[in-house]
Amino acid sequence: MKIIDIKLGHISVPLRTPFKTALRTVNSVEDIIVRIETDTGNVGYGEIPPTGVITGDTTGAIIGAIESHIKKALIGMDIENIEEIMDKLDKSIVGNTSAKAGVDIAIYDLYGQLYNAPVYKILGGYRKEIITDITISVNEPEEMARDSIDAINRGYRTLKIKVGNDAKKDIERMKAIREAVGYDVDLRIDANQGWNYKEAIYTLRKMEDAGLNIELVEQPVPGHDFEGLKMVTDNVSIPVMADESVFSPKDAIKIMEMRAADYINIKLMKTGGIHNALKICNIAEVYGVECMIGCMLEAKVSVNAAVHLAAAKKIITKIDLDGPVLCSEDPVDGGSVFNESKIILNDAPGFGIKDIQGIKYI
Ligand SMILES: C[C@H](N)C(=O)N[C@H](CCC(=O)O)C(=O)O
Ligand SMILES: [Mg+2]
Repeated sequence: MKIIDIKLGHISVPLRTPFKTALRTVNSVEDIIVRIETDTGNVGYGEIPPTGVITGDTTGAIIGAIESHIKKALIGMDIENIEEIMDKLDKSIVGNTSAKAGVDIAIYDLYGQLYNAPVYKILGGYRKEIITDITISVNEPEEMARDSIDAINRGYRTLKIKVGNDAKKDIERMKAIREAVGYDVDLRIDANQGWNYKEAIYTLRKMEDAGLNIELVEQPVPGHDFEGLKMVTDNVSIPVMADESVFSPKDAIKIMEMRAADYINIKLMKTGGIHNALKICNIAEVYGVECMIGCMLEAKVSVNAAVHLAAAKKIITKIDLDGPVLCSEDPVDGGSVFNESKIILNDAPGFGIKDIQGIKYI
């Protein structure tokens, strides 16, 4: 099964409500679709969100990386040589993890088709069903409390609350939400790098003192500030998760060696796809550090690939794969079934994506 072409397209999917974090506000998913064609007629799909504020990857840069570098490196290669393909993909251009992830996902889709097996079974096949949290955007405390109740009415039992744009108000936000939802619901928070380490320690201790029972805090300080992250981890009881601090397997080793965080959030767009995400899973197993699998604002093609990884790996114990349920429609035929918090895998070969509506080829 040889790669004969890599085509790129664009999809646009409106969100149910604006998605707001300490870093950005977004109204729709505007992603690049990767379609890899082979000499056997098999097609593999990938998807790439341009999340410039986190990965540095813009739409133009993603297209340029694939058209001018990745395509040249991979055309003609045989899918059965996946190790060599991933080596060439890594070396085709520095950085550009999102472009690499979209191509990596399409390659794994084809790899599963080649061996007529779903990818999650090839990678480990640990479970067939996973439960995701849902994100509550950062807004005024009362609005966030209302959004949290709505999420619970939709069946979610774990909420990921966005904070980080105003430390004092963040405490009010969490008080309003906890008061509204009670104590049967798990609340995790994500500051998206919005605090410095002193603000983080102050704010998180206030939340502890108020008995808010926070499950974990994601990326309280800037991604590059490993020492600050460790200061927070050492000085609060709420467990700390590294997100923007960990892109590569090397980052993961550094964070784990330093004991700078309690958990790692793996996202395919940061790692450059499944092949590097698997390395982080292996490192995490060695260090005994549980992982979350997360996503950017993505539709079902790439999130479905993350679902397969989550289903394959025991070390992934926390799921934040809510991209598709934040969207107002699903352009994807096939793949896992997203029934609000419950995500059920199917056993179609590869990632099981049959078709994607509304692709505008570039
Ligand atoms: C969508 C997901 N639940 C999430 O919150 N991901 C963010 C980054 C998303 C983005 O800005 O596209 C995160 O975990 O930081
Ligand atoms: Mg995060």
